Amino acid sequence: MENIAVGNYLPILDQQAMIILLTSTALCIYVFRAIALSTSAVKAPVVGYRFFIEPGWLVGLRFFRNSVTIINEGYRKYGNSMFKIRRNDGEILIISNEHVNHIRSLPEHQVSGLAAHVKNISGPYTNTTILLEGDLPTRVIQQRLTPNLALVALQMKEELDYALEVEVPECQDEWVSVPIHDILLRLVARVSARIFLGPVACRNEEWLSTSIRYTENIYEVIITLRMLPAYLHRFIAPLLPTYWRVRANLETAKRIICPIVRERQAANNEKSGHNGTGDLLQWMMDMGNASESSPDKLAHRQLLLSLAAVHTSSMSAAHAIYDLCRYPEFFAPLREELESILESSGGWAKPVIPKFRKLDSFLKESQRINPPASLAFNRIVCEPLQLAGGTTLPSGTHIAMASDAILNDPKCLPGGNVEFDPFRWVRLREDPTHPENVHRYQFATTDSNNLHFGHGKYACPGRFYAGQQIKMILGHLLLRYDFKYPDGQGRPRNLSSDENIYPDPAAKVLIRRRHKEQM
Ligand code: HEM
Repeated sequence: MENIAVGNYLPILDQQAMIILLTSTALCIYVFRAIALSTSAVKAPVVGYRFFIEPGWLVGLRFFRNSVTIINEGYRKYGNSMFKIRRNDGEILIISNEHVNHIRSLPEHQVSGLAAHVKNISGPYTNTTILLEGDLPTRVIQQRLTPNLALVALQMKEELDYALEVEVPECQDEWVSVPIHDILLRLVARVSARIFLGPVACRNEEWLSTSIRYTENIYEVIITLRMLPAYLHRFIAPLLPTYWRVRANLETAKRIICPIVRERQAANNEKSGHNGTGDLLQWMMDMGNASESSPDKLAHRQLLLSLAAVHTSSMSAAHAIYDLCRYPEFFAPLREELESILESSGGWAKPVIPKFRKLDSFLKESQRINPPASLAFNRIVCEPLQLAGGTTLPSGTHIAMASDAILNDPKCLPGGNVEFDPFRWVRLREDPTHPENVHRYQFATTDSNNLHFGHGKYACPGRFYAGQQIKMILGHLLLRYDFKYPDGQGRPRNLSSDENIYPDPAAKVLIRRRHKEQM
């Protein structure tokens, strides 16, 4: 089996030399660039000229404040109005979340989330502009996957049982040190592959490794390019090894997925019409129009779904485990909830996951403290947009909201206490004086303060599936294993690059099989 270095986002040796070269070039150009960028149609204070990568491997740049700090400070100073930050690929206008309810329902042709997403992932250089061609995955997730989550749970459980046997090392009666982030990544990739591609292809090791590596390769391209002004990207991108690896990943995906699509097309009505119990590939074949459902495009879409789904979910799960080891007093209440609900429901066979309210609350709080990014609700204004208060944003403006700072602002947080309080959300949901809260404040619920999945019509369509998957994986892990940090080790610091935030992929935790009967 190929050894997947999933933990290493950046330190790939053949890229180190390239990065050092690019860094020195970037530093020379940087001063001139900052001056050149000083024009803009919207007047607002600029709080950061450049986001810098923070992890320790770029020692020379560590004295710069990282972008997460810059954005959060900007919010504290100008959060009620607006401020700007400047990346080398352009300026982002951070606007108050009081505008979210106005903007969230505007159509894509007026204010585009996809265009912002493609910009953020350096679309032309990561071969991802196909995202602008239509929203087939979103339609399929909303109309087929989410309504069928209870049915899909059984398939997830089956694959997870297998994945746990394969991915978690033997640790009966002894503590074993494991890179839990990598294990979670493999578990999520396996379970996702089962739901996205079906029971046969999901065990294909080449697909699993491609679906993981693709995201890592894409982010290496993005991070490297963002060290340079946008006008250099077209010249530098083809020099990057990861630029070519992204393309190789796509070729691999086509080699694996196109024959499956053709085979299913040939079998035609036999295998289609899965309705409730199909896989995402089949649903995309059923729902896609002629231009969306060519085998090549479906293969590309599957890879992009992995980009949207695999690392995002495994990072959430890794943060939750790191937080649990930091606050071990919460293992017991979470396990009690899992055990009592599973016992009264007769195991995982029934749709039990929505009943795990404490686990849901823990995940939401863990995400509040360790969000996927310090910015959310990225949009590109495509037609001039007048905001309440009178400011008009011209076409082309990239806007976003300071999602991390907002959820750490006592004014925006119910109760106002910003300390880690994992059961705050379940208390709110079960408050008898506010029965309307029962469906609010869930992991997958968004509102104008909870923006880590976006909000409104174009919020992450996969968030309900993500919540189910993460809870199922964590539920199994908590019931089967004990976790702790090695003596003298605390919670690993999060890493950041530009606005993105990651759990430390290299951190180890100790695990040991529990003696209690597993469910
Ligand atoms: C914890 C895990 C996840 C997080 C934090 C997350 C976050 C996000 C965010 C912030 C957006 C942009 C929303 C906006 O435009 O305002 C998004 C879009 C999207 N997400 Fe998720 N997501 C997660 C898991 C998933 C999963 C599991 C799937 C698939 C089943 C998925 C599929 C998508 C899709 C299709 C989009 C639309 C844009 C695109 O095609 O990439 N996401 N997600």
